[in-house]
Amino acid sequence: MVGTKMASPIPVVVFSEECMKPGTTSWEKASKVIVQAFEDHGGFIVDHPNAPLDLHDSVFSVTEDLFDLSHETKIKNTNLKPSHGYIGKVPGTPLLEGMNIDGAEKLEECEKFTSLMWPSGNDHFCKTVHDYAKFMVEIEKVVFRMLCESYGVEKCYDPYIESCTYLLRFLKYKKPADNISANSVAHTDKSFLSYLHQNNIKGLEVRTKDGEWFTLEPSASTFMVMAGDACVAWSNGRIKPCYHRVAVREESQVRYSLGIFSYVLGMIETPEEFIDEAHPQQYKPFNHIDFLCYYDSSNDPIKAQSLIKSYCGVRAN
Ligand SMILES: O=C(O)CCC(=O)C(=O)O
Ligand SMILES: [Fe+2]
Repeated sequence: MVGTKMASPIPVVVFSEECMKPGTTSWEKASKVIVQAFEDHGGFIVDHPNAPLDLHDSVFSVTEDLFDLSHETKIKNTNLKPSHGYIGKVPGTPLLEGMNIDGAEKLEECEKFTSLMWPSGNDHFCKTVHDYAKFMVEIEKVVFRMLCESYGVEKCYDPYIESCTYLLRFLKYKKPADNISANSVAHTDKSFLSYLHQNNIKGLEVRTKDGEWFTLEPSASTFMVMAGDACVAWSNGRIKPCYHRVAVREESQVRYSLGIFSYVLGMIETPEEFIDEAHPQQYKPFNHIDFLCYYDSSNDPIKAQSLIKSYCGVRAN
């Protein structure tokens, strides 16, 4: 069976057990759909029938506990990297609040975060968020392996996985009131790949290759996988950045979402396999975190639409 559903404009790939095993027919078929979806829309939807539903329920339940903490506690979530700590009262989106665990794939980072938020301990929170991050990292390994195999750059797989770190972001969009919006500006992510999961309130909208905004239906077993600016540069522009926004239209509802963002610690370089006469090199090697800092300090009014070209693009003569 082909593990894909094509009714949605953004392809939905069913990550069955077989599909996640390299070398199987389902793996090959899913790889083709995924690569095409990245090249067309900058991403695709995973439907994971075997995703542990109790993990989904518990991670959203502990997310609510986290946002219920006092403001004084939440602002202890600090980080020198931009958008890696507490996010609140952002001009334009005053109803949006975010918290971040940098390196959530590592148990010690989850423990550090937990003890900052709950000095007397909260093992349930720590275990839940760490299990969730580990689960998403396994998905990332499948997705990136499929990309590497499809493009004939298997050599990139190990160095990437070894140098990657994952930011786990918790987001809360408070109930929109009258003329105050809970919505985010349309943007591309600065990550390499991003994984977005929403609770039962929809809001995430993705721009398709035809320029239409597509609203994702929330469900416990599905999430959106998106290419960030770093992946676009790595692939020499073969992969498109996923342009997306959040529009919470259901009044009187609070929306929670979770994002996992992969970041490379170090340099990102376009493999030579992506470069030839028809596809001259478009991006110079760049440091991923330096790019994030450049983005953060930029005053470019259209920076949300991607600054990777102005950061490390090769200029045409
Ligand atoms: O809340 C969402 O679904 C999307 C969040 C997002 O786009 C981001 O944090 O970059
Ligand atoms: Fe985003």
